[in-house]
Amino acid sequence: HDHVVVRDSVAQRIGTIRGGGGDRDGGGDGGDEDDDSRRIQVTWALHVIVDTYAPTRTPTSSAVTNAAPDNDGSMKPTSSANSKRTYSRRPTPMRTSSPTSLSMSMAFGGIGDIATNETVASSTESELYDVTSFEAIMQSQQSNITGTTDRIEPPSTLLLRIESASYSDYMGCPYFAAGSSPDATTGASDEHRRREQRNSLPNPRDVSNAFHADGSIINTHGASDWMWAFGQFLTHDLSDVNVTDDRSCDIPISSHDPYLHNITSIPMSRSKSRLDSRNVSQQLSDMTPTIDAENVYGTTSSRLDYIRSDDSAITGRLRTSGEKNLLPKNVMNLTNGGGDDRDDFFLAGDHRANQNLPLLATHTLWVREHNYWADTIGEYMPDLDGDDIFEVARVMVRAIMQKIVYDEYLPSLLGEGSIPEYDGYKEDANTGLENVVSSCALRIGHTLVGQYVTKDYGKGDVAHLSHLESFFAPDQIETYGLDPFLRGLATNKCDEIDPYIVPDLRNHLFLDKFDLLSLNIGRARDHGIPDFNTIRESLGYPRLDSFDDFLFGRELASVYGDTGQIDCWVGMNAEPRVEGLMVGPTQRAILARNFANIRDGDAYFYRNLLRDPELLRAIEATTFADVIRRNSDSPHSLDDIRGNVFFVR
Ligand code: HEM
Repeated sequence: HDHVVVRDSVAQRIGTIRGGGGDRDGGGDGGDEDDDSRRIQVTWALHVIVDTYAPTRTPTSSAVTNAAPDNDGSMKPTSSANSKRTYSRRPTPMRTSSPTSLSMSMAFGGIGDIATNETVASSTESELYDVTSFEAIMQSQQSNITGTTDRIEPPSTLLLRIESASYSDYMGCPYFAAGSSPDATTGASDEHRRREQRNSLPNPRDVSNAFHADGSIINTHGASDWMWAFGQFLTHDLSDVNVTDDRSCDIPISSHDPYLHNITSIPMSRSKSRLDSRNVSQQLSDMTPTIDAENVYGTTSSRLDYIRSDDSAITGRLRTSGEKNLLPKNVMNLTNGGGDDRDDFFLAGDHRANQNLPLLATHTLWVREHNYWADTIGEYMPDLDGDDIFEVARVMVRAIMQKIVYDEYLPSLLGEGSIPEYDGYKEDANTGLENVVSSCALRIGHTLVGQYVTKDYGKGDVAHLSHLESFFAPDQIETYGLDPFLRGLATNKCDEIDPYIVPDLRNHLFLDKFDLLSLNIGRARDHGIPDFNTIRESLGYPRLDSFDDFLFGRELASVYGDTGQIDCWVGMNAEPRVEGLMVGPTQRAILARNFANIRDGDAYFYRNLLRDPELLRAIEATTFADVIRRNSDSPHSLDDIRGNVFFVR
């Protein structure tokens, strides 16, 4: 009886959602029936994903395996009997002349067959949720979750400003060297004092030179290179601030510079921006500020069209190339870092993919992950067309990526509990990507990068590459495949968080022309980001008024006149750490605030979108190590990767 109630309420709900109501099994025109059938099959595909995937997991390998979402979305422990039950295999759907009714009774009836009375009650909720998630996925095809399918130009998203802007002239003119004089200021307010300080800011390259070192400090928390490599990949799903061609503000280099002798300035163009109603420049990003795998699928329809394989309308797959199952080559001359016309470079969703080998390997990994899901879904759901397979696979990729960010990456970087537990979608969340995050806090990765890139072939066979050998060097991946890079990122420790950046990035970046540390400082000033102490104070922490209050007080004092001048990026990385963590309180609070907001304000965050407990459980039991292991160059060749890849020990 319960089973019939479940099925009927689902049928009713489908009717309501579709604006019809009543007898969906028997009535309606053929078109509606086909539609329902397609929708139900996609729902079923999600169930099949769980069925095929869950039994391969070791139930004890993740704490969340034994937890189930409560109706309010919170997690609560379940008995082991229950978690076993959810791993039971269901019948594979069969083709039928009346697909709607059969699929429906199988999809929703199957549960009644194996559930106890007690679990049927919760199944009622769960089945209703199925339809909700299913509906959201189908809507995503129309209104398009990522906005990729019908977008011609990349999105132009304003970066969010929370702390007030601090430009030297309020109009977006950055200040780079003592001597150049921005607008005169009147009034003796705090703002006046702050501007006075900023008018005598040190040259970014001088600050950078105060933090020169030939070696680097290895991460004392045992963090692995994945801490930066995954972070950079994540960054490239969130932020892409382009520069204008016509407004340059190159950073002057002194003729006495100890390292850069052949150039007189570091090229830097102003970021694209727009004046707001108060005539303050606000910068723009070419990405949506949500974790939605734009780095895999791109931000425009033309890119996605090519990224999908020629047979994607049947298979739902993304395009790959060569026997090694790598990214496709950019034979269409689409926008690509390193040169649009370089058809030896790979093409990914994001144009920065070839910048370095760990990043390129990570992009390739996620395309394989998409195809893993597309193949799984296609195998079990031969009736689904490729577009549906593609959509469901994309939903899985997004969900797993979000899960890894919030359950593994951010807790590893910022400490457990830094970001509040998920409490459902919040319409009023401040969802933009914060300017201070894009131009400063998230660039934390620049200090994590170590001296070299590691190729680990396993069993102690390790080789190193300099970053100069790793920049725009896709041939390395073609020769060696992914395994040595993916393993090397997990077995090699990254650097400590401090204001130091390794020489390859500080003195030799891209043809010896750039200094990433100077660019971090210059970019934050370009964006009107206030000094470190102003940001720290805005979060409720007391100012650090003495250089001795910082971890690198001597170096800071050698270049800044006052602690009120310390640039955001430098200050955050020189701030004393939260006890037991690798980050200081300001960096932690800024990143936690923004990542909580972009999660809470994302209606498509997986825990809002997919409420089926079994599907959620499968996603939550997936670790980044699982993704790496199942997408290795050959079966089981990366099984030796440890469970938490963000730490070496
Ligand atoms: C070898 C490694 C890396 C290189 C060579 C590199 C290089 C660069 C360069 C050249 C820029 C533009 C600088 C500017 O003009 O403002 C940039 C921006 C940025 N980087 Fe990195 N980066 C690396 C790793 C990372 C990592 C590991 C992270 C984070 C974990 C990161 C986060 C960012 C962010 C957030 C931006 C601003 C992006 C935007 O909005 O356009 N980077 N990086």
